[in-house]
Amino acid sequence: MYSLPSMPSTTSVLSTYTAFAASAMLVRSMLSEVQTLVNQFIPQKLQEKISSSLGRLFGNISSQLVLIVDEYNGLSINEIFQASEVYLNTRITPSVEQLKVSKDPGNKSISVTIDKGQQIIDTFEGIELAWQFVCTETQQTVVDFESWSQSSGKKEHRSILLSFHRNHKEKVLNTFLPYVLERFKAIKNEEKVLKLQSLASYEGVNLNHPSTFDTLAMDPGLKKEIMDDLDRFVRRKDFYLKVGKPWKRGYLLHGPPGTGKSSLIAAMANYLKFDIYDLELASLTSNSELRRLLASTTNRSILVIEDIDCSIELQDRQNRGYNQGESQQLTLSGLLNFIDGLWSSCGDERIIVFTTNYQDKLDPALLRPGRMDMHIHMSYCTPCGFKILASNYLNVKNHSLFSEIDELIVEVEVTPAEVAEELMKNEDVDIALTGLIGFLERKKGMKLKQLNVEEQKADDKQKENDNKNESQEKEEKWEKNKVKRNKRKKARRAKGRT
Ligand SMILES: Nc1ncnc2c1ncn2[C@@H]1O[C@H](COP(=O)(O)OP(=O)(O)OP(=O)(O)O)[C@@H](O)[C@H]1O
Ligand SMILES: [Mg+2]
Repeated sequence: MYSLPSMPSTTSVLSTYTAFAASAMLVRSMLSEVQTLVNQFIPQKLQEKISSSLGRLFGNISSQLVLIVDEYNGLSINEIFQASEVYLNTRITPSVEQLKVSKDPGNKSISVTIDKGQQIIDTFEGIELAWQFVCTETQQTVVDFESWSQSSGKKEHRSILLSFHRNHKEKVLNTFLPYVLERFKAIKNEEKVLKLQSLASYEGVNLNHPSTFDTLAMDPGLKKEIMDDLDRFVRRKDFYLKVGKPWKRGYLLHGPPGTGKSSLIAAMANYLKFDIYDLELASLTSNSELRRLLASTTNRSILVIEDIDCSIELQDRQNRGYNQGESQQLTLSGLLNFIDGLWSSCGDERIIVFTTNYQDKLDPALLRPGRMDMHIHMSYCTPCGFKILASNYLNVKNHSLFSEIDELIVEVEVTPAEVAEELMKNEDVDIALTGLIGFLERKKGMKLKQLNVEEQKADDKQKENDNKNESQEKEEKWEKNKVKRNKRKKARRAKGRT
């Protein structure tokens, strides 16, 4: 699929600007005619007074500069638009006539935003600034190259116009806009609702995953190591710049299903207040599409590629190289090139996370040192993990049944997901914990049974081998004796002849 926008977004905004500039020119030419009349009929002193009043009246129109802030810069999101949009919602004045209100299911508060066409007058260090939301719709044609069919729909182009006296150009560009970007960062940090974006569809939903490092059942040492690593990463902007490394970090999470890999990603996003982009490799068709999607992601975000072992044919790399042009199929090599190349060079403060259930199935190219900064093993539930789950689910820190559970938990392979499910079955602490003990004992019983079956199988195999060896030995002996027997026979025959 490829989108052919019938008109670029800037065109519509530019036409708005052109109309604006045309009216400014008209006012200017009117001003000059008035000036000529004044010169002809009015005395010098009075002329100066009128001229300065007219200048005051019209001066701020003719000397205005308009900055056009489009939502997209080519395929990438324009961060100044993003920041301005969020910043403007904090600058809503009583003069605004139309506002949009909404509430997401996962968000407790109502969000109030400015509607298209609305203007906001703002001031910054004595400078008067006028913001305006501009929204235009264009017809867009979508061509599906597989079926060679065309469909069309409307696409919305959003822009923000910022106008102010042209004398303040330097200050607005060098001080005010960086201030807006800073405000945006601060507001986002305060926000509780993060975005979970599916990169296959471009549609974002609020990340409403309550998982945090507090609720995660995992080894406390490893948990601390990850949190320290994240803290170090976000604080070391200057360090990355100094050593010439892209400000990025990669994590590979591996472990059996239900051990908390996805929960850990949500905890990381909640901890850093980063958005999540969930990239579904299975739905991609080419490296160029992957490039397009990656370009649409924003800073301070986590790019997640789950189940990397299932997503693409990993052993396919030698056959289909990355450098075969734009239209070739998606390959692991293409993906890795993005990690090292394009992705590294686009944006800052980004994290990439791969998850897999089978670390040993992965291509060594993905596992080699330096490719992913940290390999995190999510293990089966430990006594320590169980205590965290018991505290989360039953609000109990200690209990007489804990020691029995601890003993059982080290004997069987049980995932935190399974333990959590058992603990959720009853609100009564005793009943829930007894239920868990029953579950663990059944697992242990099954494990012993499995061990017995395996032992029996091993015994049978040994016996089979012993029997085989025995008959083989007999055969070999018979063969050996056969040679001797034949010699004896020959000797007897020779004796008989003489
Ligand atoms: N370590 C954990 N700490 C707390 N809860 C957990 C943990 N692991 C699993 N859970 C619980 O089990 C559910 C499933 O876990 P999760 O989806 O994070 O596992 P996963 O490792 O990503 O599994 P998969 O490999 O199938 O994707 C979670 O929603 C959570 O309730
Ligand atoms: Mg998962």
